[in-house]
Amino acid sequence: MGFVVTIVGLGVIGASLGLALKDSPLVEELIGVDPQDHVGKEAVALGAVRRTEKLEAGIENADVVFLCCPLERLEEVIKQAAPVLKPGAVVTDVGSVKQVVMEWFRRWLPGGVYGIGGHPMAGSERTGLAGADRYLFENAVYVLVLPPGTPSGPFETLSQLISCTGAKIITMDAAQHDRLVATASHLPHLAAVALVNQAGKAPEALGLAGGGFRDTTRVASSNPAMWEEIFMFNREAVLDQLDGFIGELNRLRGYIAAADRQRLRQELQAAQALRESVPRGARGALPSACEIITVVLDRPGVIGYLGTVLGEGGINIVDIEILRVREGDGGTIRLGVPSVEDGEKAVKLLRDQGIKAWMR
Ligand SMILES: NC(=O)C1=CN([C@@H]2O[C@H](COP(=O)(O)OP(=O)(O)OC[C@H]3O[C@@H](n4cnc5c(N)ncnc54)[C@H](O)[C@@H]3O)[C@@H](O)[C@H]2O)C=CC1
Ligand SMILES: O=C(O)C(=O)Cc1ccc(O)cc1
Repeated sequence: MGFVVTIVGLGVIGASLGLALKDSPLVEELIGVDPQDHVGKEAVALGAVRRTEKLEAGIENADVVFLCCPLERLEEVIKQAAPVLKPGAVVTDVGSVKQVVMEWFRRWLPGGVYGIGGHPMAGSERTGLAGADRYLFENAVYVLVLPPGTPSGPFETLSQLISCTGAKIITMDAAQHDRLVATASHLPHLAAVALVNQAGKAPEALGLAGGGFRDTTRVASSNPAMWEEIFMFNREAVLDQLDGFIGELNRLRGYIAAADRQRLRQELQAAQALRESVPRGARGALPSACEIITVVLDRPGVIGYLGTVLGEGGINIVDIEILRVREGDGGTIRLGVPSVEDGEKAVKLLRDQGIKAWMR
């Protein structure tokens, strides 16, 4: 017998979870809840959930409930769900901030119902069901926050389900989570917003924006409502990070104003070395696979062709990223493969086909 799983909120994250879980033998029933009727219908049509229900009917028999609504709605959903949940049920959320959610769980959930905080470190610039992706969590870090005294059973159940999505689970406490995401996710988002708005003061500059601008500002296209909530629910840690960042900018400004080339160069070199030490070839904090860079012609089907060449040679591509595209000319693609031996073999296979390739 598998678990009855209910997903509350069928947007990008909820529907992606549903798509990733739907074929798991661990899942006996997959129920969706969303206040927007059309969203529920579309989620069923997409196969993200098998049926939809109102909140109470949807969760009363659930073994595991994933709360995937906006943070702003979460406390009222927890309050409404609390009296209906069956003893032993596991309730988890996907919110980008954890201290406040753990406090809501503590305050509202009855004894015998286990509230475990969750945060998949993967997302999308898109909003709603249209952004759902069955592979969104593949290889992504998924943080779980366990209240003190949580028995192993609920944690095991939740971990088993999350593992079906291909995500890698790590646990930490809520305060540490909020500090770390302020650094790794929330501050970078603000920096992207500031960069775009600064460039917007000279719109003709946007016409010159190349890969660097796109790389550093991609996330500024994300859902403003969601990010506004995140900044409000993680104010303290975000302010702390902003202060540090403003300090960094001011220091750089000082070196440039004083034409202090030596100190400026030291800063640039320190950043280069640190950036290079961040594992690539994997999402988040996971170990790096071996990386290959290939330069290919800009023509339809070229990525499929790379896949075929390597696939026929028995090489599994575990990660792929388009680094640069020069329209009408060509593109640079990064491929992750499982080992150095695979990398050496892949480079040879590609070169045999006349494709430029090297290991990075
Ligand atoms: N989008 C992203 O990149 C990521 C988002 N998250 C977190 O996931 C949560 C959801 O984000 P998205 O899926 O992007 O949002 P979304 O806007 O795509 O979807 C939210 C869904 O929740 C539904 N909803 C609203 N009020 C509800 C209620 N009272 N009960 C049930 N459903 C309700 C909406 O109708 C909508 O379908 C947020 O808390 C966010 O912090 C976490 C990681 C990444
Ligand atoms: O698009 C990206 O790269 C993201 O970083 C998405 C994201 C947004 C919010 C989160 O809480 C976690 C991940």
